[in-house]
Amino acid sequence: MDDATLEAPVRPDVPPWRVMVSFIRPHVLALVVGGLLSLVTAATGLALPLVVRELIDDLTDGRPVAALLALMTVLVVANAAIGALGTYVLRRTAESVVLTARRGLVARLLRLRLGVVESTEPGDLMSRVTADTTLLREVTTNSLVGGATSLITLVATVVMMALLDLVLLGVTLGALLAAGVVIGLVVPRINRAARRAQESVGVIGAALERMFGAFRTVKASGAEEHEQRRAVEAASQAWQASVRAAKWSAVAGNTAGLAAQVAFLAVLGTGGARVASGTIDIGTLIAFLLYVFYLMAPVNQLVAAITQYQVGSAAVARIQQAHAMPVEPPSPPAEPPTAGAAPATVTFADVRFQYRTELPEVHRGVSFHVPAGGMTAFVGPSGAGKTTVLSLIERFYEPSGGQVLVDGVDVRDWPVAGLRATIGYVEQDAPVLSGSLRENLLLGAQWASEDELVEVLRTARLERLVAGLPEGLDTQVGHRGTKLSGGERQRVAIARALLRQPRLLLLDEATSQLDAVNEAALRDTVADVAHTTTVLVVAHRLSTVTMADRIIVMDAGEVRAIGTHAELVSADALYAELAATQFLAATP
Ligand SMILES: Nc1ncnc2c1ncn2[C@@H]1O[C@H](COP(=O)(O)OP(=O)(O)OP(=O)(O)O)[C@@H](O)[C@H]1O
Repeated sequence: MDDATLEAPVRPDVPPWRVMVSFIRPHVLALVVGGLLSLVTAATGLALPLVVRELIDDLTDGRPVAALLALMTVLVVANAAIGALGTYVLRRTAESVVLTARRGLVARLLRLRLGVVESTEPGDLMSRVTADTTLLREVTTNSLVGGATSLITLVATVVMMALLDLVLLGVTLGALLAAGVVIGLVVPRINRAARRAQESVGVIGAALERMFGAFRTVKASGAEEHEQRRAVEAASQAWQASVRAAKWSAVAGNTAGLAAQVAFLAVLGTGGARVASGTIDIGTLIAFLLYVFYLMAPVNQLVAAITQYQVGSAAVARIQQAHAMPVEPPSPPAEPPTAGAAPATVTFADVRFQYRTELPEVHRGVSFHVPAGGMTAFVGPSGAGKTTVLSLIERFYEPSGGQVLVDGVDVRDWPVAGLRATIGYVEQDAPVLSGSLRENLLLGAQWASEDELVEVLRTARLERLVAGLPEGLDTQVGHRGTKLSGGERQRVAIARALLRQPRLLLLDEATSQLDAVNEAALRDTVADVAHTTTVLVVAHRLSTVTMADRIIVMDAGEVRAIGTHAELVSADALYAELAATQFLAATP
C-alpha cells in the first residue's frame, strides 16, 4: 500500500464518514459477502416456520414426512453453518478495517517531524493507534452492516405499510419523525462525550508513557502516588465521559422504543376508528399492526448504528488529527552504502535557527566549512547550540535563515533517507531500543554481514561484553537498554553508527560514562575512522579536542573562533578557559 493511498482521504477537512469509507473500501467485497451471508441466514431462519407448518399438516393428514424432515435438517444445519461463516467474515473484515487504519497511522507517525513529536505527548499518539482504531471494529460491523440491513428492512416494511393503508402509514411515520427529532438533538451530545472519552484515554496513555519513560526517577523521587493520581484522574475523566455517552445513547435507544409503542397505540386508535367507519377492514388493521411490530427491530438497530457511529467518528476525528500533523517530505528508500565512498563535506552558511517561533534564536548566523575527512570538534559552553548543529545536518529541523549544505548540496534538496544514509549519528544519551543486541546494532544497517558485525564489535570494544552474555548478540537489552551499563549503551550506539559505514560521523560526546581504557580505545577508533570519514564531534573532553584537526568554538549561537588546540589556547580567551577547566575536569 503506497503512502498516497494511505493519506489521501484522511485529511482534517474531510467528514469522518468519508474517512471511514476510505478505510473500508479495500474490504468492501468481503463486507458485502458477509452481509449477504447474514441475509441468507435470516432467510433460512424465516423459511423454517413454513416447513414446520407443512410438517404438522402432513402429520395430521397421515402423509409421509421423510422429505420434509430432511429439508428441515438441511435448513437447520445451513442456518447454523452460514450464520457462523457470515459472522466470521464480518468480524474478519472489521479486523481488516482496523488493520488498514493502523497501518496508515503507523506509517504516518514514523514520518512526523521531530519538532512536532516534541510538542505532543507520544503516549497520546500511541493511544490513537491502539485504542481509537479499535473503535472502528464496532463501527464496521454494528454501525455499517447493521445500519444497512436495518435500513433495507425498514424501507421494505414501510413499502408494505403503504400498500395497506396510507393514513395509518402517515400516523406511524409521524411518531417516528418525532423520535427522529429527539435523536437528532441527542446525537451530537453522544459524539462530544465519546470524543472526550477518547481524549481522556489519550491522556492515560501519555501519563503511563511519562511514568515508564522515567520509571527509576519516579521511584527514586518517591513520586509513585503523584504519578498514580495523574493517570487515575485521566481514567476517571474517561469514565465520566463514557458514562455520559452511555446516558445519551440510552436516551436515543429508548426514544426509538417509545416511538414504536406510540406508533402502535396511535395506529390502534386511528385504525379502530377507520374500521368503525368502514374505511378499512379489521384484517388490514391487524396486518398493519403486525408491520408496526416488525418495525421495532430495524428501528432499534438503526438507532444503535447511529449512536455507534458517533463513537466511531469521534475516534476517526482523533485519527485524522494525527494524520494532519506535519510530516517530513517523502523520499525513496536509501541504497546500502558503497565501500570506499568519499567522505562528505559540511558547510553552514549564515544559519539562523529557533526551535519554535516563541523561543529565542539558538543559531544566530552560524557559518563554517568542514572539508572532507578528518575530525572537527565543536566546543563551547552548555547551551551554545552545538548539538543543534548536528540536528540541522540530520535535517531534524530546518533553519529559518541561511543554508546547511552536505557535499555542497542544501540538505533540503537531498532526499531525506539518502541524506541520513550518508550519516552515522551517535547521540549524547546513546539511546538503545528494547530488543536484542543484534537488532540494536543492525537498526541502521539491515544489510550488514555477520563478518561486518564481528568487526564492529571489535572496534567498539564490545567483544568482551558479548562473549560474557549467555545468549551473546541475541541477549535482550530491556526497555531503553536498561540491562546495559551507561558505557555499554554508548559503545552500542557507536557500533551502530559505524556499521552504517557513514561518509559523515556525527558524535555527540557524552560528558562521562566511559572508563579510561575504553575511552582511549574508542578515541583511537574515532581517529581511525576520521581517515576515511568526516567526523564531527561535540566535544566535552580535552583528549578529544587535542587530536581534532580543527576546533570550532561556539558561544551563544555564534561561531566565535576556528583553529587547532594550540592556536586557540593562545588566541581565544573562552577556549583557553574551557580547556583549563571544563575539559580537563571531564577527562578521565
Ligand atoms: N528540542 C528543543 N526544543 C526547544 N529548545 C531546545 C531543544 N533542544 C535544545 N534547545 C535549546 O537550545 C539551546 C541550544 O541547545 P543545544 O543542545 O544545541 O546546546 P549544546 O551547546 O549542545 O549544549 P550542551 O553542551 O549542554 O549539550 C539550549 O538553550 C536548549 O535549551
